[in-house]
Amino acid sequence: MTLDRFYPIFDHSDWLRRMLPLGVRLVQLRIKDQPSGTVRAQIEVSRDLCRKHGAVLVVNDHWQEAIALGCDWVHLGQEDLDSADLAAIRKAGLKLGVSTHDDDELERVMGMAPDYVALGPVYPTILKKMKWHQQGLPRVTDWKARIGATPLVAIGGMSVERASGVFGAGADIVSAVTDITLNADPEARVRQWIGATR
Ligand SMILES: Cc1ncc(COP(=O)(O)OP(=O)(O)O)c(N)n1
Ligand SMILES: Cc1nc(C(=O)O)sc1CCOP(=O)(O)O
Ligand SMILES: [Mg+2]
Repeated sequence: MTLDRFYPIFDHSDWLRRMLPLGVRLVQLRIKDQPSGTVRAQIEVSRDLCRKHGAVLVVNDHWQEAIALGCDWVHLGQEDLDSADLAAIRKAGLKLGVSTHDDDELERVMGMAPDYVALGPVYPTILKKMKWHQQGLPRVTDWKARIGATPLVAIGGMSVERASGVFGAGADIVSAVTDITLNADPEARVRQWIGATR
């Protein structure tokens, strides 16, 4: 299955309800600091919305809930991978996306046969504090050469205007958060993203 080249990330199913009808085909639910009941409910609603709209849902962090709720994809960062049961994830048939930021992290994840590799932050991000400031486009090219056929997701400070340069550098997929969620007209911005990436 080929993943869509536009990969927005949202922190609530209400965003998916708004954006999926516009044609989003790949989306991540990234919930932080919520009680377990809320997390489960949010995943369930998002799963059903994505099924209805024929979109791929990637559940960030909460791999046990993703398995229990019959989801298809999880995204795990390096710290998540320290405690995740990869065998259980694979046994349940879930696909796995992983975060990387440096050489050691890339070497670690390639041994896990991930279904995509994310590199970030390609540009500075305002979403969260990170040890890395910006990787830059040459790093995107280097990463793609090293991971070969595995899809490369570029994340961090992405915008519609930056997308073509990032694809040109070798990314297969571009992932964005605040370019959409902080936009004055998120629906219009998502339409621009879809126009720029299909
Ligand atoms: C597509 C994508 N890339 C990177 C991340 C970051 O994952 P992680 O390092 O685990 O950090 P949190 O998002 O969990 O704060 C991601 N979620 N998605
Ligand atoms: C969640 C996340 N992970 C990153 C990484 O580099 O692993 S950067 C990032 C935030 C992306 O948000 P925005 O598009 O608003 O910059
Ligand atoms: Mg994580």
